[in-house]
Amino acid sequence: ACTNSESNTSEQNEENKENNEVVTTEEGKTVISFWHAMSGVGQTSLDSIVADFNASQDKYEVQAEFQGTYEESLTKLRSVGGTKDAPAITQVFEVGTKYMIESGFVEPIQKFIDEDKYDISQLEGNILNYYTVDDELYSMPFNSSTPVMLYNKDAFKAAGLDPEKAPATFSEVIAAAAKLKTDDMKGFSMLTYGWFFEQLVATQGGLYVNEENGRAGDATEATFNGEEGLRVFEFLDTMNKAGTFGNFGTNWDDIRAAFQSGKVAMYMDSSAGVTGIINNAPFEVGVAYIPYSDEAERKGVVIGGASLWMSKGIAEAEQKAAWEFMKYLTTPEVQAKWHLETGYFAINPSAYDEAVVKDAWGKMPQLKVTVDQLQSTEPSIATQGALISVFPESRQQVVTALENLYQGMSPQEALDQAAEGTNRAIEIANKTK
Ligand SMILES: O=P(O)(O)OC[C@H](O)CO
Repeated sequence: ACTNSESNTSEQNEENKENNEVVTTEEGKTVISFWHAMSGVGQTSLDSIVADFNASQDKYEVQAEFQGTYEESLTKLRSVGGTKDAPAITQVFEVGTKYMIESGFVEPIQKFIDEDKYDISQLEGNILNYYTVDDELYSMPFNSSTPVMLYNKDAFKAAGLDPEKAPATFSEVIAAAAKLKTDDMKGFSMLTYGWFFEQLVATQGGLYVNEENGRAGDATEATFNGEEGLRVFEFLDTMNKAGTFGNFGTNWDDIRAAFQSGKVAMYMDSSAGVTGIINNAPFEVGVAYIPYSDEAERKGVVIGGASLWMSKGIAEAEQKAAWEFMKYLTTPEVQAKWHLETGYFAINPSAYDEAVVKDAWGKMPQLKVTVDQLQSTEPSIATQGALISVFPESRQQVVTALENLYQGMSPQEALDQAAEGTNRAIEIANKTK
């Protein structure tokens, strides 16, 4: 073992790792692992931020390690969490929040905020809301996104629609989709992924589960098969039956390729996909708020993306390194770079005042729409998002329900099956607690 200020040989480092002691570089920097699930532009941007952090000081060395998708990365963490093989920092998608809190292998970030008297109020309130449970912030927000609706402005013009005015309500989207449909192009599409369904329910003020969306206590029952969820399924069903809905499956790359190649005129994507799409589409891209039911008022969106979790039971020096890195990530300069390169929000809104952001928004005003939608969200139980330990399993249930719907099952039946499946998963999880 060696102290922070001394350097280790590689043999010593191997031994230290075995003994759960601090690993250092030849220069004596404390080395920590950071598991993440960023690929594509997200990974490129993250790697460069990590390199900048490592070069900016001489005490800590962060090693960023890609672990696959959010689901794959969480599965890997489940097998090493709480052991010496666990990374100091893990990026976990928002729906893993309750699981992580209950896992017993993380240290709440609130501890470091309090000890360091870190001014958390500088970060975006609507983002903190999601990760704050019982007045404690458990993880450090990092890559926050929400869904938006993207549309092909050229196709709008060709169909006689106003490209500067995106449809806002379900009935407006249904009508526009009918006008936009051609032999080669569908009107509207949505990735077969639970996240988009969750958002279309929440924007109407609908809750996903009982117990105040799982925030007042452990949820025992799904509520997403109520009237708000039904309206979403009916909205999709109407277009599917009219032949104006394009089903491009469960893969993000497929639906993005379909939009970019003119196979569909409107679709929902993550705000984190916006920059890449705008830069690559051979037509003008419009970005709009997600649609909402004609029978409800628009309440806004729920934070998506992921946050950073600190491991428990690792050396103090490693936690210190992880905390310093997390703070570095929240600075306006880093957040400005991250926002512009990826389309994720700046968790520190001061980043939006940076000259580079103002300049980029001038050239790509669509990026600002994503931020406006988040900042105009009304804080509520619905838009705070649900907490359930079995959320990833529930998402799978919703995927099956969407697939069944597109195959002709009735909206209510498809939804009820997903709710029952979710209830069973919740029951098992609550029993084994
Ligand atoms: O693709 P992202 O990072 O915007 O995340 C979307 C969802 O929130 C993941 O659960």
